[in-house]
Amino acid sequence: MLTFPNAKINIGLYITEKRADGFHNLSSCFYPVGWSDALEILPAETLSFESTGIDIPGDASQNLCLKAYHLLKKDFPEIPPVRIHLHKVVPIGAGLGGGSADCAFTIKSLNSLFNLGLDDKAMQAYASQLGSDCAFFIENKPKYCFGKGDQFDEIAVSLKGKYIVLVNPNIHISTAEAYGSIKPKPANVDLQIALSQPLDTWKDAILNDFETSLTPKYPVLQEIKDTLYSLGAEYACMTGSGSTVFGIFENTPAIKQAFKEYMVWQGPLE
Ligand SMILES: C[C@@](CO)(OP(=O)(O)O)[C@H](O)COP(=O)(O)OP(=O)(O)OC[C@H]1O[C@@H](n2ccc(N)nc2=O)[C@H](O)[C@@H]1O
Ligand SMILES: Nc1ncnc2c1ncn2[C@@H]1O[C@H](COP(=O)(O)OP(=O)(O)O)[C@@H](O)[C@H]1O
Repeated sequence: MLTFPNAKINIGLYITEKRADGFHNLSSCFYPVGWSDALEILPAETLSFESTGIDIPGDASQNLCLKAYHLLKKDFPEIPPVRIHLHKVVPIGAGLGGGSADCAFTIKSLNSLFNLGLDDKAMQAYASQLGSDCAFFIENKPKYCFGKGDQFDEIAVSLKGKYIVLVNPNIHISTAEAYGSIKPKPANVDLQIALSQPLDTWKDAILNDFETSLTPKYPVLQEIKDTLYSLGAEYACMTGSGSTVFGIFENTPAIKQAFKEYMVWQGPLE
């Protein structure tokens, strides 16, 4: 089975408090975008994992695809060995949730391939054991997210017909490190209300707390954001714990010369 695990962006990200378990509660809108990996899972004689494309740091045995396989195999011993081939395209440590998407799509593929009968709720419960962002990619639809990022509400926001540009300045920011350098505080805006307002009101109203804390150390984040606005973005912001910055446009912008030295993806929003 071949699937294309896609990235997400955070539109607004408020880190509101530190929890007793060491994690943080947040308030955010998670929105799927088209930048995707390719993931093939086939029944095989023995279990194997290989990846091509962008190098994934760390040991292959720690890959979230394999972790997802082993987690399901514990409860469903009838799952046979599989061959997993991940072609990695989405930048890593980039605030795009690429590893989390691979994890969720592995769970969904195994569920379909081997008729495990898991509904979305059950798959979300497995996914959230492997990472705070993973459960979102089971439904993979725009959501208001809270808790650790693993609880969801419907949200009245649609960017269908708009156009997104994602710019990654090749800086790897560790999620744990980013959380470590932030001071949680209650959000000074009701994100669900702010997102229901017209797009041209978002610029000054909807923020990412990580952008505020990381920009002094990485001024390039502000430079990219300014360039996106100068190219006509209606809204621009860093996603997740960085380092990717996105711009939302009414129409396809001419960006070719602007970000020559960076990894860039652009396409329509669904
Ligand atoms: C910041 C966000 C926002 O969407 O996105 P990314 O930048 O990773 O894409 C997420 O909260 C990232 O979620 P995820 O990448 O799944 O994190 P996990 O693997 O669960 O945790 C990595 C580390 O981040 C910290 N962490 C993560 C989530 C959370 N709600 N509170 C935390 O404090 C913890 O130190 C944890 O050890
Ligand atoms: N399939 C995978 N793709 C990317 N990273 C993975 C994967 N499996 C495990 N990881 C680990 O997860 C970390 C970052 O995950 P990723 O989701 O790409 O970044 P972010 O949390 O910034 O969105 C990396 O340090 C990497 O070692």
